[in-house]
Amino acid sequence: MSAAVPSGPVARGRPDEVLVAFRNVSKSFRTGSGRAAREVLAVDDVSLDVHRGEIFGVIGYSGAGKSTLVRLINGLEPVSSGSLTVEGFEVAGRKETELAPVRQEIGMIFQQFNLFTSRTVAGNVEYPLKRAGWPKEKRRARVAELLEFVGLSARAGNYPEQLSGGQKQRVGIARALATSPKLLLADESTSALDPETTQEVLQVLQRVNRELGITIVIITHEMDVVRAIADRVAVMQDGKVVEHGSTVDIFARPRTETARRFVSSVLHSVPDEREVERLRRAHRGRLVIVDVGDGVDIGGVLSDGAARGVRFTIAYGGISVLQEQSFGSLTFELTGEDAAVQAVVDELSRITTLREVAA
Ligand SMILES: Nc1ncnc2c1ncn2[C@@H]1O[C@H](COP(=O)(O)OP(=O)(O)OP(=O)(O)O)[C@@H](O)[C@H]1O
Repeated sequence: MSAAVPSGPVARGRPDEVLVAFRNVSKSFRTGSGRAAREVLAVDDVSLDVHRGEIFGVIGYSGAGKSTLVRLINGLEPVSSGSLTVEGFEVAGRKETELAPVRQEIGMIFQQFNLFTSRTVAGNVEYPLKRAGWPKEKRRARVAELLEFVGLSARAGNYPEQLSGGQKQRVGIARALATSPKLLLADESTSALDPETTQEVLQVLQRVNRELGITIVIITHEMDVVRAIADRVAVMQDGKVVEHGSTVDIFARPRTETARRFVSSVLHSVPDEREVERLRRAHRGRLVIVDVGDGVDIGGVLSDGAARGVRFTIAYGGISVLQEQSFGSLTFELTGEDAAVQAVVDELSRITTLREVAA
């Protein structure tokens, strides 16, 4: 767990107001030609809602289809099949020229910032306003307001190469917000940054969401980013959304192996294979891993067990708090008379999820 990220937000977003709706959306690419031609199914039958006002995370390993999924939203990639609406506007099947109204409502930031190196900071932020035909005075005032918001007023006349990575991304954010979009797409927006700078950018994104009310879809391969700012999250694997739900739920009860791996990458409360081997060598009794959380009375079960001669040792574990709920897991070694230990295992299995570490 990193101390360098802000604590998770209180879940927001309005489930009754769907901003982006995916319905059985697929996207395939044709690669190669002749005999080498093949289809890559980058997004495979995805159905998902993004609610107005929330920060929605999309997490997955490289090649899972995250970027493609998000690029479908603003029509950077056309949908192959299914329905995709933004504020009720059907994006699927539209020509480039028909996408202008939806693109106006969407800003985007990128891993490599994509700034114009030959323009100043102010010039970069001003660019979309020029394209949108804003008069000069209005543009100047808007640029000043945006640079103030991202804390870069003093850097207006600098060129991107004179800025740190975090500052460049803040320019990217200011530019993406210039024409007041309703939705901000952030594609690996912190992946090129060190942990401290990541925190700085995540805090700006949180303010974009909370103070300006802008919905954010953030793609990442880092669970720390999800933990820090996402209200809800979708886990992608091989083009599919294998799991989605509130960030708290995914952390507390990951259902797929992929989600479990992401959660354990930041929580470290469940022993991995090597740690299990070490635990087996160090403990002769029965080893069980139990999920803990608010309202799960593990202590009561262990006290009852103690009355019947069952001893327990905490061999591994960790408990974290996210959005005011505690969760995590503990690995116990249970020793005592077989039937009494079995009674404790049965009772723990009744009140929570229990996995046994094979002998
Ligand atoms: N323009 C394209 N042409 C052909 N194949 C593509 C194209 N864009 C993406 N793909 C393929 O689609 C799959 C999903 O790629 P995508 O970039 O969406 O994944 P990702 O989860 O964002 O990965 P990364 O984090 O590495 O960017 C990959 O197999 C990729 O090679």
